[in-house]
Formats: sequence, C-alpha cells, structure tokens
Amino acid sequence: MSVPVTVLSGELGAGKTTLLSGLLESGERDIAVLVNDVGAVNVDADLVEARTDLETGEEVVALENGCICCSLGNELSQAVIQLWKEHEFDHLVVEASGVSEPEPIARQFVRGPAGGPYDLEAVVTVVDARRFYDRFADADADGPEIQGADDSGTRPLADLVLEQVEFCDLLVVNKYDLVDDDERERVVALLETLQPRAEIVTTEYGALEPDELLGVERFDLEEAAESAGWKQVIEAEEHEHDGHDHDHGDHHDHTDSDHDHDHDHDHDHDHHDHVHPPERYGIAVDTYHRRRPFHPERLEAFLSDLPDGLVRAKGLCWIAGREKQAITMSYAGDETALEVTGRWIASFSEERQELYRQGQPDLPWDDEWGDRETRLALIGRNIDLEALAARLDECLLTDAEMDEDWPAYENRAPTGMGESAVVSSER
Ligand SMILES: Nc1nc2c(ncn2[C@@H]2O[C@H](COP(=O)(O)OP(=O)(O)OP(=O)(O)O)[C@@H](O)[C@H]2O)c(=O)[nH]1
Repeated sequence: MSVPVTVLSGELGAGKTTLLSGLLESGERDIAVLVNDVGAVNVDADLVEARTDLETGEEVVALENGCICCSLGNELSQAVIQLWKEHEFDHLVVEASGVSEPEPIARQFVRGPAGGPYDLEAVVTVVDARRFYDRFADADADGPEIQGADDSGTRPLADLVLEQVEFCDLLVVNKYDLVDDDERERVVALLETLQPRAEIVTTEYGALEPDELLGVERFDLEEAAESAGWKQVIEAEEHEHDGHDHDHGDHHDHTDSDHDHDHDHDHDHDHHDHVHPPERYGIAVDTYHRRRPFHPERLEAFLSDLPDGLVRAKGLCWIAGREKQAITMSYAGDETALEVTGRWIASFSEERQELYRQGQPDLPWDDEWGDRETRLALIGRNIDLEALAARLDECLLTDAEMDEDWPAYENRAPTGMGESAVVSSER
C-alpha cells in the first residue's frame, strides 16, 4: 500500500505552519512532515518538530538551503524514500516553502522515484485572505507592494502566488477573520475565476478537521495541470471557434506546452462573442488572439504602464525579432515575466515542421508565419478589457513595420530556452 501524500503550498506567512500544527495536534493519524524552507535556519521545522516530537512523536524532516522544486528535486525524492524506509506513518505532508512552485513538487510524486512508495492525494494551497484581497481584489486601492523574486532571481513573487492558486485541488482561504463579509465574497469570487476546479474552504488559524484536508482523493496530474483559470479561458475560446471539442496535443517542441492553438479564419484579428460566466463583483475574463507580432519597444512600454484592475494575463506571445522563440507572458501583481518556453514549429527545418504537423493535424497554420501567434487570457476586475485589447493592438506591428528589419528593434525579450525578463509596471 502506498502512503498518501499531501503537498501544502502557499506564500510566506499565509498560515501553512499554523494549519499543520493544528493537524498534528489532532493526533488522529500518524503524520510525517517534510518541511522545505529557503534559508539556513529552518524555523518552521523547529517549530513543528518541537511540537510533534514532544506530543505525538511524528517524524519531521527538514530540507534546507534550497527550494525543493528546483535544486533539491533529487534530495526531496531521496528524503521521502528514506523516511518511508525508516518509519511507519499513515500520511506524508510536504510543506513547500513559500517560494516553491507546487507543480514540480507534485510531479516528483507522480513521475519520480517517490511515486513508488507514495501516492499523491492532493495539492493544498493556503491563501492569506487579507493580503489576497488587498493585492488582487481591491478595486480602489493599489495593493501592497510585493517585492522579491524566487531563487532563480527572476520570477516575480505575485506570479508565484497566483501559480500556487492555479495549480491545486483544495484552496484554504485562511485569515478569514481579517476580511469583512463583502471582502470575503470578492476574494472567493476571484479565486473561483483564477482556479475553477479546486474546492474552496475558509478558515481562521487554519482550523480544519483533519478529514477535510486528508483522506480526500483529489489529485490528477493532467487535470491539475490544465485547471488554471487562464488556461480554461483560452481553451473555451478555442472551442468556440472550433465548434467541437477535441484534445490538442503539445505542439511546441521542448515546451511543457500548455499552449494549444486553433483556427481563426481572420488572420490578424479575432472577433469574439464569447459566453463567459456572468460577471460577478466586476470580474471580467477575455482572450486576446492575434496573428501578428508585437513591436518589442511598444510592448515593453505598454507592460510598464498597465491599467489598474488587471489581475492576471497569461499565455503565449509572438514578439517581432524573436521568430524562433515561443514566449510565455505572465502578468501578476505589478510585474510581467516573459519567458522562452519553446520554439515555434515554423522555426524548424521543413522536414521537422512536416513531422510535427503530421502529429497535430488540427494545428492552425498560416502560409507565411506558420504557428506564430499571440494568445493571452486576460482576467481583471472593474476593467474595460476591450480597451485593454485596443491598447495591445497598438503594440502590434503596423503594415509598414511588417516589412522592416525586426532584429534591429531594441528588444529585451529573452532568447534562450528557459530564460526570462521581467517588466515592472509603474502604478
Ligand atoms: N489573524 C490571523 N492570523 C493568523 C491566521 N492564521 C495564521 N495567522 C498568523 O499568521 C502568521 C503566519 O502564520 P504561519 O502559519 O507561520 O504561516 P506560514 O505560511 O507557515 O509562513 P511561512 O512558514 O513563513 O511560510 C502567524 O503569526 C500566525 O499566528 C488567521 O487565520 N488569522
């Protein structure tokens, strides 16, 4: 019998340790805990260890000086396998550091060696309701500054906060005591938009019945990977244009491709008449789809002067001068990360293009530009997304610019696979 695992994620201070301590104190199950923190002193582990060793004797293992989602991937597998060999317990909880992406951690338990003795049951993300409201849901005020980056030094923290929300099975909206009724509803409505699949529970001081958290079989890697609200928005738009449902395969080489393409018979512009869920609390959702590249300088100027009310924008974009690179644009907080996540198929040799396209007969293809395009999901509150799309249109190359020498443009967009650049918006 494999041991069920729960991955606990959430930003620093959201209440993960509080929740975990409550869980351990309940003493209902023998729970092993693996804590990962970035930094030499592992405060959380000390805290949990102090409580557990004395009271219930559960095992706590701490991984330090790194982040399990990247450098410590191997170490994570080794640590949990060793834990499993040496101790008996009913359940493993992995508390991810506040700067970890949950997806690579989850993958360790599905595809990695830890998938043998363990069975990933759920990914749980704890959200600080107060901070989430101030940062993302407050229509009037600017949210508190979110500074910092993860240990790669490039990833905006707000992007990670939303990614943790977007990749999970259960959202624990904690610190509910710090938001009023109206704020509560707005936080929940926005979370439902950003993550339509996860169950949402609300708590104060992480007070949850162990059964609400553990013992619920929710995790499915494929579903979790597709569950983000922004991906659903893009999928829905593709299917509307398509008229039928089908599964697109990955079609960018080397990508973790979330990005599926589809036909748009109007080559440059996409006129949509989507049916979106009724707008609640001013939350608006739309897609932006164009088959013409952005001018890198105008795009950067736009990204450094974004309107209030944009909560999330994410998807693939085509930037003039980067004809090989399929670049993922990811906006959250006040920052937009541009990251090379693959290559346009049209940038490969004829033979390889043929090969890829045979594998994906549905892939829309422009005679001149192949699969290059921009397809973004836009999620905002109290915002005119059509006006935003019009501003994005102004960043596209004009007809005259289509004939210019694109590599001559000033261009901060990254070039190498996995490289990224961040543009901050001054608001
Ligand atoms: N008002 C209020 N405070 C809370 C609540 N839950 C946790 N806190 C407090 O918030 C602070 C952070 O909680 P932790 O449990 O340490 O948060 P964490 O997510 O483990 O933080 P890191 O370990 O830094 O990632 C502590 O001072 C808690 O007492 C809550 O529901 N309401």
